[in-house]
Amino acid sequence: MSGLDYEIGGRKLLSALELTVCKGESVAVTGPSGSGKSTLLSLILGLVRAPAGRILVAGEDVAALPGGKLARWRQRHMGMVFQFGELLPELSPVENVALPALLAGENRGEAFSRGRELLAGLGVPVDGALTADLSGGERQRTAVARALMSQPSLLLADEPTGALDEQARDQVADVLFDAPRRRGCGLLVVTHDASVAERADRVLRLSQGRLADATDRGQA
Ligand SMILES: Nc1ncnc2c1ncn2[C@@H]1O[C@H](COP(=O)(O)OP(=O)(O)OP(=O)(O)O)[C@@H](O)[C@H]1O
Repeated sequence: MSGLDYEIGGRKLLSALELTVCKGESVAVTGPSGSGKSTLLSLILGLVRAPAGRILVAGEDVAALPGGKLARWRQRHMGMVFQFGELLPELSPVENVALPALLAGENRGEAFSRGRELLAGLGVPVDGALTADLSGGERQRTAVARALMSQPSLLLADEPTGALDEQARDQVADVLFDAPRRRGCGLLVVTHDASVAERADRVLRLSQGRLADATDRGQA
């Protein structure tokens, strides 16, 4: 992205922001509460629109795409993991993972088979349990599997380990940071957790509208 400005309630939140996440690269964004980290992810997803700047994802400026095309581009090229997973508890993990593909018109058998494969690869029990019955860590790994279903170019995560204990946090971080290495996508993760941030290839700190390199400075 380049030259990204965003203002909310008369306050300049993001100012001429520049950021590139390459294929196969992981970038962590840290920074004070309220500095605009979640807003940055919303802008990349096209959920909110910036008045100025370009946000290139898989070669397309998502800031300029009209609604329908934007939704399809997002579905195809971006995966998102939220802090609390945002899964449907009454569905099975496989149903949760397959749902976006089914809504996009994909064949049911293929979507379920790919969903099962992804979940098994991320160590989530595939049969028997409803999503509500899973542990917090298993639920978040299910959310990662769902985000990976479309083989996105860019994987985004907002405090993906914020609600987990240490062991579950490490397991979720393992599968997240594996994604750029194994699947070649870019990973942009917003986190307050220094032990998660330090796994990234680069750590950036968002403060007063600007992103600054914080790698190896212990500023997470
Ligand atoms: N719809 C809105 N109307 C007014 N202010 C908003 C709105 N959405 C977000 N904000 C404000 O924008 C600022 C940035 O919010 P954001 O959630 O992006 O911060 P953050 O860095 O992710 O914070 P945290 O680390 O606490 O999650 C906050 O001060 C928030 O109150």
